[in-house]
Amino acid sequence: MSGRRVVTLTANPSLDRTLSLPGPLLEGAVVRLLGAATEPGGKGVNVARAIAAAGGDAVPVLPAAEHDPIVTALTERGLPLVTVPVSAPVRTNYTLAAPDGTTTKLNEPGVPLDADTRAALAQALRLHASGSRWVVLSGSLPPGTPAGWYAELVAVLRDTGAKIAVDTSEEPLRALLAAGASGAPDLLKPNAEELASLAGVSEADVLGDPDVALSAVGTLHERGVAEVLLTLGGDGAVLSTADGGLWSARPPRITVRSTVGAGDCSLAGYLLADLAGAQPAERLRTAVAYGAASASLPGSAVPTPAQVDGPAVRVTAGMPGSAPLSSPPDPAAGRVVR
Ligand SMILES: O=P(O)(O)OC[C@@]1(O)O[C@H](CO)[C@@H](O)[C@@H]1O
Repeated sequence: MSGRRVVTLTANPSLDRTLSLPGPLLEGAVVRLLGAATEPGGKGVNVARAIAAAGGDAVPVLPAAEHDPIVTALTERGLPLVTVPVSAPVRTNYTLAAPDGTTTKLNEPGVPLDADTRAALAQALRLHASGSRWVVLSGSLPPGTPAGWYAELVAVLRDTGAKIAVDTSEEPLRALLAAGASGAPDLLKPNAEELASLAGVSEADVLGDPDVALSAVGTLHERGVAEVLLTLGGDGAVLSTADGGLWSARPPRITVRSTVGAGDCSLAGYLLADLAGAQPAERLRTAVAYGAASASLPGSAVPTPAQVDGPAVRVTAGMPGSAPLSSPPDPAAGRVVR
């Protein structure tokens, strides 16, 4: 593994159109919006944008049509993107943003990728992964894409030397874990709902019972995942490493404006800290600080480092609400790490 570059794949990118509602959403009503704004999105695109905003070296790889508006939007933001041609332009995903910070997402299915396009994306990823520190495979797969594609990509990228992070949900996530060691990424970033669905338990159990969450995370390690960054929304995040390390972090109090992209920014924060050589507790702190900063911004905006408050994040060894591990690898175990 070498370099400081992060390559992201967004197989299903989007233009994120944020519609600002004047009040709670009333189904069936005519709603006069307070405003609307569009930003380039999709999970891997957001990770790359946040890393680039911190001065990092990020290369987003994505399918895009000729004159695709997402290419214009990303080029305007100075991102050195790599595109593979597809016949239809990027989907539009809508966020209905209520004044209290509640967001309702309406995501279009996206542009199908045929076998040739998938092969070209894999080739582009391999090319750029060599010499990079991380490859991030993020978001949903467009209609018709085999659910096991991420697992295939992990296997295809393994000998490039880059570490591999995956953030996805539903069938692609289940297929990734079902593929066994060959599909296991170095870092997986589930949220509570995704972890619950993998473990066959309820989200409430994952959130309410640290033992349930721990055991679910443990099954991911058993399947070969080296690090699990479990994001818990307003409750922060947990980092678990296959060698027995376990930390949890709580975010500072913020006024939530939009949670869209907060998980992507958490992942970006984690990677930025890793690139800077940070230890696990610090990587977790930066992840949670980036997620909180993102949630305090409107729409799918990504924070700049000046908007990220690392010292305000409280990091402790162990799970929230449980005793710390009996033999923690971190000398700071059991204390607040500030
Ligand atoms: O439909 P997917 O691929 O699951 O998610 C896409 C999306 O909701 O994720 C990002 C936020 O994480 C947004 O930029 C984008 O609209």
